[in-house]
Amino acid sequence: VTVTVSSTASHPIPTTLWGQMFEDINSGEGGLYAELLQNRAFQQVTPGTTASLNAWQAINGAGISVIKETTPVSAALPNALHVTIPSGKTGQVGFGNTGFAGIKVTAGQTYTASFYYRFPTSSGFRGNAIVGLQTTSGQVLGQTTVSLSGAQTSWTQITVTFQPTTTPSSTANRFTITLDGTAASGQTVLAEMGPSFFRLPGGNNLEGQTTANRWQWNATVGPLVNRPGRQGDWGYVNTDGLGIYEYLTWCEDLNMQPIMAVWSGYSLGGSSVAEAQLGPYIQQAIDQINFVIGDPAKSAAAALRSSLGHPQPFALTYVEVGNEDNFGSSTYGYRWKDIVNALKAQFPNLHFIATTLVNNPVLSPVPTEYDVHNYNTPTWFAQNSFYYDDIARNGMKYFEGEYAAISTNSSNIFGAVGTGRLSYPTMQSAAGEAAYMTGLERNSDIVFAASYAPLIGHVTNHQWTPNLIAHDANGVYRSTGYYVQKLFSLNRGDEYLPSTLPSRTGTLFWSVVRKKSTNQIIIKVSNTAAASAALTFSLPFGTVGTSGTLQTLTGSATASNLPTNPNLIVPVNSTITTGKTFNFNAPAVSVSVITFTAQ
Ligand SMILES: [NH3+][C@H]1C[C@H](O)[C@@H](O)[C@@H]1CO
Repeated sequence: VTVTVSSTASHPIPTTLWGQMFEDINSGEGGLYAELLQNRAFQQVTPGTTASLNAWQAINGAGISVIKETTPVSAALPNALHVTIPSGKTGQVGFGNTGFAGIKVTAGQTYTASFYYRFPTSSGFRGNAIVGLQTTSGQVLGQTTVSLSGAQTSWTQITVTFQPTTTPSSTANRFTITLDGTAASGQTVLAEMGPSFFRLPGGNNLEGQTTANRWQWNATVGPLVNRPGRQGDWGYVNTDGLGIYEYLTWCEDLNMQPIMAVWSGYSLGGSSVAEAQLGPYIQQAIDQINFVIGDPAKSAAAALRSSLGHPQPFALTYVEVGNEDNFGSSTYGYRWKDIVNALKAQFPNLHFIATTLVNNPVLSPVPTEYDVHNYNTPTWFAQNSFYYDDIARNGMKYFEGEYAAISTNSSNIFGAVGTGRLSYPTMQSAAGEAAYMTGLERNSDIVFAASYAPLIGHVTNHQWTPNLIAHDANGVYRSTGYYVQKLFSLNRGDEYLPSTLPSRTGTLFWSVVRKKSTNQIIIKVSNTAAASAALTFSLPFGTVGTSGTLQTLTGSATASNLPTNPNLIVPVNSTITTGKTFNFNAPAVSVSVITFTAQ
């Protein structure tokens, strides 16, 4: 096929085009959130149940149980671990935590441990607790001692640091606190992608199964001891140690702008807050936004931000109202109207993104942006790369907030692995997504942002596959889909150059952009076919570089990068002969980026 490129740009490409969507689906807890211990504060568990001791285990015969404390360490943390050292015990006795399916231990790194303790009744015990990391078979990797006093009947916090001297080959390790059995017997002792935006905090995990279980920004800030946590939407307790302030400073550190959601009055159990009862939830949304951008002199929420060390507002342009409210579209009409009218009055410069189907229902005020989600087969993405070409240019802008090729079974997209659902992205799913992304780039006059979802998932402990990045205690595993996202994100242009359009029903797709600051032309090509494809590029520029760089991601269509072989399919860099007219042969099932100068 011959691709003739125009020298006149059709439109500028928004700097926000490629970004990341985040929600905690075993991606914060045990993932981005640096806490190594699972169930660290027995939050949201029922004392006395097996689940309440999730990840905790007794060592050498100690008696451990989770109790509802009579004098809790804080209102937010009502539960405590009750530890009894049976009489007559010798050797180290206590309890351990096995982390999130393991703990990676590296010699020489400094580990910080912190816990509160108290004795329920005063005792003459004076002794050392040994705090450290061991293999689950008991080999000590690193530890330190701290003295405990039986006279301490009110909660007191202990913080220690230590450096393991051994790096074990396995992550089957645990954090331990033990006492000398002889001294303590009979005592009871109560504890990187260049994304331009970051969507938070979800996704379903914003919504709650009920109004009471929704994500609430104010429950996720301040000292950990004051964060109650919540029953998340993915089957486990969120400690909320990774909270709104951590998300916002993360965005600042990575130079990403947040696309932040406020709760919209609908929960996944199907309940909607009645219009007459929306007031307090709207106020909570106003406070949430003030926490992010408000004036500390005028808003308590902004003053809270300032007190945490960030007096200046964070960058914020987009606020999403809910998530996938197409599931609650019968009540979104009034929920959107009342929430957006109130928020727009307080924050006239913000953009509010609607989350129902586009214009269904018709909303007032008319949204300026919609969040569109697409989960489908690799073929669907290739065959719908013109999804936005046919959409009216009427001022509406679109956020492709969640997209991923998740199954090869078009009649059961969300089915289980084994019925076509992918456990990990494949080369075929990545090429399909790349085809679709050339369409997002071509239509970036109305698509201002796009993000694959979900971003991260745990290798074994997951509720959704595939994920862009897999992780476990041993590390992170970059998928084929990750490399496509990275290839597009790191090879952005600032304007789109129209060219011969790919066939809508074909298997070969491309986009051409120009990076004005470096006079570079960047051509992205996705070949979703099982055979290589020949392209000839014809360029209208006076001078065109005779040599360019070629980055190619290719591999067997059904192959994935697995934790056991994480680098099976990675981008390969080479040079390519370019010029006013040049040829390129796109390998079967491949995604390529060709970069060269022209002016
Ligand atoms: N069900 C998907 C849609 C929802 O918004 C996300 O939380 C889920 C995984 O990305």
